[in-house]
Amino acid sequence: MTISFFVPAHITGFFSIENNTDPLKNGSLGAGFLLDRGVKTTIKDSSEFKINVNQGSDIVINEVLKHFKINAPFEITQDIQLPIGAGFGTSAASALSLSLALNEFFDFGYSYEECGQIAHMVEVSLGGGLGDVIGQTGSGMVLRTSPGAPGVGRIESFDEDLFVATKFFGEIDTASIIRNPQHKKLISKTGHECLNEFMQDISVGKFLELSLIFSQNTKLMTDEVKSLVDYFNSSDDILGASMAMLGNTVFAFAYNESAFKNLNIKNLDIDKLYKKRQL
Ligand SMILES: Nc1ncnc2c1ncn2[C@@H]1O[C@H](COP(=O)(O)OP(=O)(O)O)[C@@H](O)[C@H]1O
Ligand SMILES: CC(C)(COP(=O)(O)O)[C@@H](O)C(=O)O
Repeated sequence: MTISFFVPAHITGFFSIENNTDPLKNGSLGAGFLLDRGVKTTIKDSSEFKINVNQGSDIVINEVLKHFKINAPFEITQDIQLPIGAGFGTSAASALSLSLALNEFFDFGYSYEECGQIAHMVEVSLGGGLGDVIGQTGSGMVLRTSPGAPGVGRIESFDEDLFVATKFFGEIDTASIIRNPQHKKLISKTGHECLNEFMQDISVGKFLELSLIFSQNTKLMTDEVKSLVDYFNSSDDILGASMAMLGNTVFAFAYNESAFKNLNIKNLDIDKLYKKRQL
């Protein structure tokens, strides 16, 4: 038997850190969006236990496995379709796709939300993220209105037909930012301001405008990210651009793919905004 689960990448535009001693309530508020690429985890029968990952280590996988009691040997294959540590929420997508796949393969009988809660606990314990797992249960542009794991926090999804360009310059260690008191204070103050403004006008244009304000006011934007963001924002065909939280990565939105191709930027990846299929 072979079971595969795909979970989309989640990029945050702005957020506030909402820590709680209960890991299921520990999380973030904010807004982001999902991409058509993500992480696909496949599980199949095998005579010995095997892990194949196309990048990174088995740290996320081992943390997820601690939550499941499995005696039989099996093989895990993870296809991580975007760079790790670059603000694409790959650690959350790895954890969630693996939880869902293990649940189905071994017939544990957990609900979708319970699998999400396992992935969320793995994320917060490793410091890989706060709101990516719940965001990844949504569709299109995702607003987080109450912090925590799936079934505990709350999100709202907005489907949009958009193209997203991303350019990756390098990693940012998420844990070192979200566990640093100075960063936490500034991120949460700015994140709450952005969220309050967004609630008055929930739109793609406002999301892009506030994401840029957030990345400037939190001083998280590096020089190379800033110059590409400025270049994108100088084009009339681009709806807006900002930095992917938390990575050394630029994202930009457009209604047409040609808007990006005309700019001739090297190593630009182009995705569509992810739409959840109706079951
Ligand atoms: N399979 C994996 N998937 C995701 N992250 C991994 C994996 N293996 C190792 N890691 C580590 O987990 C951390 C992910 O960092 P994080 O900043 O949360 O990335 P992302 O923005 O992609 O979620 C990095 O330290 C990375 O080295
Ligand atoms: C921004 C971040 C805290 C981290 O995101 P990433 O680096 O992609 O894991 C995210 O989880 C969020 O809560 O908004």
